[in-house]
Order: sequence, then C-alpha cells, then structure tokens
Amino acid sequence: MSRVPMLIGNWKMNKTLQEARDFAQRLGQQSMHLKPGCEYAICAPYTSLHLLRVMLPAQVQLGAQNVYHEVSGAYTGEISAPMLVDFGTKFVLAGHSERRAIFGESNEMIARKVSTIMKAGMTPILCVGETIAEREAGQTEHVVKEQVLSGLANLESGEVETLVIAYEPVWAIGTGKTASVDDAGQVIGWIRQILVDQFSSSVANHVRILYGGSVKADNIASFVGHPEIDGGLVGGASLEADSFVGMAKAIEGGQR
Ligand SMILES: O=C(CO)COP(=O)(O)O
Repeated sequence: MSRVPMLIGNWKMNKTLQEARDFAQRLGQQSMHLKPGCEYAICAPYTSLHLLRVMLPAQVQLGAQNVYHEVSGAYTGEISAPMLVDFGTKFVLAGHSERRAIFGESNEMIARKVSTIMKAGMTPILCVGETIAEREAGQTEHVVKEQVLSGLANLESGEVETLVIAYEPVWAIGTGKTASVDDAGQVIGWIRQILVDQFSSSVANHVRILYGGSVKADNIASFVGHPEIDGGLVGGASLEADSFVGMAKAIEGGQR
C-alpha cells in the first residue's frame, strides 16, 4: 500500500511569539508549494500553539512536543491532552531522545503518554533511536525493538495503525551527520517487521515511519525515496519557512 509521506517540523525550545508569527507569515506567502501529496505539521512550543493555529496555512497541522498523562489535577507545570485538543493539536511527540536523556523519561512513562495522546483523539509520534555507543556495540536492533514494543504496550492494534513512529538515531540529531539512507531504511525495515510480528502485516503497512536527524532540503528526497521511509521529522531545518518549503518541494519533486 502507499502511505502518504509526512514532513514534520520540531521547533524544540525555539521561537518567541514574534518569531513564530514571522515564520507563519512567510510560510503563508509560499503555501502554494505545500502540495496535497504530503502531510505537513509543526510541533511547536505550547506558547506558540494558539498563534500558529490561527496563522498557519490550512495544509499545515499543529503538533505539540510533550504532554502529561493525567487529564487534570495537581501537576504543577504540566499540560494535559484535553488542553492540547482545545488548541486543535493533531500530533504530539512522545519519547524524543532529548526527553529521554535530559528529562529522564522511561519507556513506561512514554507508553503512558502514547496511550493518553491516542485516547484523546490525537496522533502520537513515537520517537526511537540508539546512541552512538549502542550503535558501536551492535545493539541498535535490540534498543529500537525495546523502545517500540514498550512504547506501544498500552495500545490495541486498531490504534497502532494510525500511529506515527520516528526513527531518530541520537548521534544524528543536530550534529549535521545523517544516517545513510540504507542504514536508516534498514532500521525502519526492522521496525516495520516488529509491527508485523507483534500486530499484523496490515497494521505494519499502515504505520508511517519517519527518519529524523540532520534532515534538510538537500537530503530529504533521498530518504523519502527509500520505500521504507515515509518522511522526515526535522529540527533545525524546520525553523525557517524557506527551508521548510524547500523540503516540501524536494519531497514533491522526488520519485516515490
Ligand atoms: O531531533 C530532531 C527532530 O525531532 C532532529 O533534529 P535536527 O533535524 O536538528 O537534527
């Protein structure tokens, strides 16, 4: 089956309201380049969600970078899934390597977030990936398998079908070093096989699996051109509207 490719920006902890407004205006001016053959989203800081909901071109959906698994209550500093739904948020990242490494999120916490996002009617983007030490020790397959299986532990197979997974090798994030297209395709192929074994081939064929790690306009087409890779989760290169549009054009122009 053919899966619709995705271009998802992750702004991380970047952009004041004015900067977010400038981005949205500039993207709006070029929105004719955001063709319907691809799904687009920006995962922004909470503080920019409302503005982006109003200002982003209609083709670009809204994403958040985190959520707490409880619905309400005494959890100072946290944001719940119903609050994100209020803003029209469609996607929420779960298990980004920065949340795992800097904020100590465990596979169990991430699994709770994934099911919370799904139950609220949004789409989780479950992020997985090995560190350089794990890769060099030959543990990539093992690490990624554990992250995928534990991240999905609370979902039914009908829910898994609609989910998005992002393979982001930690050593490729923000470093300018990408995985080779073949290496990324191989790991993503393993992830799809895990979904076949755990759920079914029909489920596995529906799940979009993205590559992330130093993706930009001049390399995204080669990733998306690989039959296993369904798009990009992009940090640095999603911060400028021109570069976001450059990636959209590259996907559109690529052979898929
Ligand atoms: O972490 C990433 C996206 O979630 C990737 O970041 P970069 O594209 O800046 O390497």
